[in-house]
Amino acid sequence: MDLQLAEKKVKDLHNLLNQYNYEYHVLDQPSVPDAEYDRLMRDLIELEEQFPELKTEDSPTQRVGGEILDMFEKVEHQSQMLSLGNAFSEQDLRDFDRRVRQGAGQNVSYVCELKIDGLAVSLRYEDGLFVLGATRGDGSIGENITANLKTIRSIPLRLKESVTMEVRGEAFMPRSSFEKLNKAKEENGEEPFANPRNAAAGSLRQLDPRLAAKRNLDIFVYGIANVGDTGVVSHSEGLDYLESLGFKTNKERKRCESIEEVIEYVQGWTDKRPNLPYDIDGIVIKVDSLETQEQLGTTAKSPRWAIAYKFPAEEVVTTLRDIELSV
Ligand SMILES: CC(C)(C)c1nc(N2CCN(c3ncccn3)CC2)c2cc(C(N)=O)c(N)nc2n1
Repeated sequence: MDLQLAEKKVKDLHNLLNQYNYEYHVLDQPSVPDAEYDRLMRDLIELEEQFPELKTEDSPTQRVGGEILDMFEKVEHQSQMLSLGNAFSEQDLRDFDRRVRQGAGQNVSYVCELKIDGLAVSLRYEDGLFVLGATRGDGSIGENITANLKTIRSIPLRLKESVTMEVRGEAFMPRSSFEKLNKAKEENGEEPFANPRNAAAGSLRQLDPRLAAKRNLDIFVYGIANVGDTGVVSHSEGLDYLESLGFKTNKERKRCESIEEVIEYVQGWTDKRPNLPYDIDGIVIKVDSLETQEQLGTTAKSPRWAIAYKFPAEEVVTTLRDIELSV
């Protein structure tokens, strides 16, 4: 086969493998059996071995890097990753709503999002290419964990448009993966992780990307750092835009026209939490209009236009029998 034909075949394989990966890991609706995906992947690996000049860093074969790092570099976020103020009761939510409406001088709409209990990360794309992934760190300086984040299949290595942007999201470990991992750890006499958040953090802190790749991590993106550059006018439109680029967002989000609707949403999810395949520790409530977000601004640490409602910590009901058994 000559180079020109090989180039065309490589391009076709990239497109097919990226589409199938998107259907499986982002839409959760695969259109071909795994065997077909694996066959195409083997074809691409072979072509890249035959024509090394055709192996690019955004190739589907490059998700799991080879080299083991000896440490993580520090990286500065383009814009600070803010914290979130907390609400612990309905009254706290009504107080938040009153402050927001006073600051805005009008009624506002909100977007409610499940607060995924993982760890916040930042993903930088240049001309559509995933170039840098970092932990939140202290909000300004994080750690470069690009190699580990590339192993998360729902993170696109190349976007559907060649845009330059910084995206924020929560990386997490699904509960089923957490249980499987802890079972394996216990069988090896290793200390199990206390919860999926620690397991996700521990996995993203692996210096060998091949270990991170085995931990079946996932991500939901929840914001665009430089959202002003994109032309969207609301947070919900921003999330739709991220979906159109190929990102995975959490589909349980809901636009609420009033704090009453927000309170209903929060109450609804308080009981439904155990049915989710991942842990959540609350609900994040955000003013939808970007103009109003701008008007309300931020304190030194967190936005005035968002708040995190935290679920009461699950009281662990220890029956007398458990105590007897534990002594
Ligand atoms: C962009 C804003 C600030 C509004 C924002 N900030 C968030 N977080 C900040 C505090 N974070 C944090 N993490 C560690 C230490 C201190 N703060 C963890 C992320 C969000 C987290 C989630 C989620 N988990 O599902 C979400 N759907 N939306 C968020 N939105």
